[in-house]
Amino acid sequence: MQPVAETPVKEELDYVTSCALPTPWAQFTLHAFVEHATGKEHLAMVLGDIGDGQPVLARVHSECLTGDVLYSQRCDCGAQLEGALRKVAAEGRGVVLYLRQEGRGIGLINKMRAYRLQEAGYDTVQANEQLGFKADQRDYALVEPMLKQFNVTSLRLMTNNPRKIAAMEALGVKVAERVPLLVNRNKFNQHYLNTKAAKLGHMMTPPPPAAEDGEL
Ligand SMILES: Nc1nc2c(ncn2[C@@H]2O[C@H](COP(=O)(O)OP(=O)(O)OP(=O)(O)O)[C@@H](O)[C@H]2O)c(=O)[nH]1
Ligand SMILES: [Zn+2]
Repeated sequence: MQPVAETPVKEELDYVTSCALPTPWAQFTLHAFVEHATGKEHLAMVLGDIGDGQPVLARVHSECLTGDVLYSQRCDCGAQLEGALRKVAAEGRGVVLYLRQEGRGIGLINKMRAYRLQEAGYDTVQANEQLGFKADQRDYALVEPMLKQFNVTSLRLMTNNPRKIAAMEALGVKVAERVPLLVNRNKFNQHYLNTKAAKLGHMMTPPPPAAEDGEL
């Protein structure tokens, strides 16, 4: 386990503690931060020596309880989280930040309301707007101080989202490389993934083939 000083890194959040976290793919170290404004617990799963100055394989994952925990097939979140952990494990080095901004920042209950609207014919963007939210309410400001805790300034970022890359660069976090993360296209999330590509700019064309077990 890497020694990490248990000291606050910036005003917006405190670094709190860490523990070993064995997963099916590797034994990560789980680090916890607490955001002052909300009390939310944001997490970093770290493997290997990421503070050596070289770009770090990384995922900046937004919480999706339904996809990450409850196996929902409405989105690709759970498969992306697993895919990212597998890739980090395969390289033996990297970090997965788990940010508690559920439902692109609108929360679980509102995401469920958005799903109901989607069942009535709205797409994922229209449903958010119908509820009075922007298509994407996320804020990545905590990423920079979280990475700073580990002396990480440059990422090989696993994402299909160009706005996430732009957000990192606006924070002063260098994205040395984009690593595509195309997983779990199924009959339930086809429309959702197509809308992400068409309206949110996700880099997912041409459509990836259905992922095989173990394929990332
Ligand atoms: N409001 C809303 N949020 C959703 C919906 N489906 C998934 N989410 C949330 O969207 C977030 C994941 O965002 P995505 O746009 O799928 O992916 P991304 O992280 O921006 O992009 P990638 O890095 O390529 O995965 C999580 O917080 C999910 O809870 C939906 O239909 N409505
Ligand atoms: Zn999801």
